[in-house]
Amino acid sequence: MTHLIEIHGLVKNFGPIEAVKGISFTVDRGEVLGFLGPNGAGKSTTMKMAAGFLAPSAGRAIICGHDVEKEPLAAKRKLGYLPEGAPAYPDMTTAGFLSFIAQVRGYRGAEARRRVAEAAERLELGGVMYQPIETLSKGFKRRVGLAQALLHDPEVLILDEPTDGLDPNQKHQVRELIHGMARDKAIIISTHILEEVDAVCTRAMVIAHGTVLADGTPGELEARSRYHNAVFVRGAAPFGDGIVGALAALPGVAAVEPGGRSDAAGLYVLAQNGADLLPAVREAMAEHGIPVAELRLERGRLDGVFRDITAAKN
Ligand SMILES: Nc1ncnc2c1ncn2[C@@H]1O[C@H](COP(=O)(O)OP(=O)(O)OP(=O)(O)O)[C@@H](O)[C@H]1O
Repeated sequence: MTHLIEIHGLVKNFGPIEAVKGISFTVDRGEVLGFLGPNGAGKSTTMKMAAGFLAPSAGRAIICGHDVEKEPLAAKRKLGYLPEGAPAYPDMTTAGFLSFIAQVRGYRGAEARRRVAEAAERLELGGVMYQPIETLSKGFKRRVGLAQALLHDPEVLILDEPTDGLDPNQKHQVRELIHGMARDKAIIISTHILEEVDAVCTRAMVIAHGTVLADGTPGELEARSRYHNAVFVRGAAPFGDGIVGALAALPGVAAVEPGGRSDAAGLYVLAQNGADLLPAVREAMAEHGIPVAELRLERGRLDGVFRDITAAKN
């Protein structure tokens, strides 16, 4: 199977700054790859090179079989790209800008009007069609940018922080939109929001200092968390020392630590190597005569994993 996106050894140096230090990966149809990383990690630079908007110092990006540098027109036909920040052409109205993009994409007449109307509807731009882009709120600017990227319904989408500046409802809508398109496209998004990775990405790549530090499904990344398969337990009566010791001594338990909100404090029973602790914790609570008010299994916490992975490199 050919990959819709192939990235081979991309490098970018800005003078003495090595922004991207040799990144390679592929993305297949149906995948939504999330780029995660601290500020300055090299995410935007990698996306620009992948989209053919910045020449790499070394390496190649191939979109649907077309090298973005050698066959830029063929590659760009297959590609929608949302750069960081606001769309260019601040003086244009939303309608003017999208019509211009439709022309650039080769659509004319009724077909161009249909494409603009469709993209505007998907991003709910109806109310701002005749407003200059520079006068729009940050969220609307972002959505105009997204409409521009989707207008020709490309197989590959590269979206640099698509939900940046959107309010919670709009974030949700844009995530749904991405999720809905994912089946027959290959999509890369960058984000600083870890819950977004869970919500829309089938795969996540942690980038720091211009290199890939982790690449896996959100579940695989969560499995690296010390809270993976931990059991959170809260008793209807206070915990005595006896139960804490008993929980800590259960086979497969790595540690027991206090947790939860102060008004609903409980214990985290951390698992060794993903051990299944739920039945044993329930039994220990019963043996000690403490009624259980809450008992749940933790999947793992991406924020801790992200911190561990990116801090290790510093
Ligand atoms: N045009 C440029 N000229 C010089 N340095 C640049 C240029 N573009 C990016 N850099 C540098 O390259 C590095 C990577 O930047 P990049 O914007 O790719 O990071 P990022 O991961 O997208 O960060 P953020 O999360 O803040 O958007 C940074 O050190 C940045 O200052």
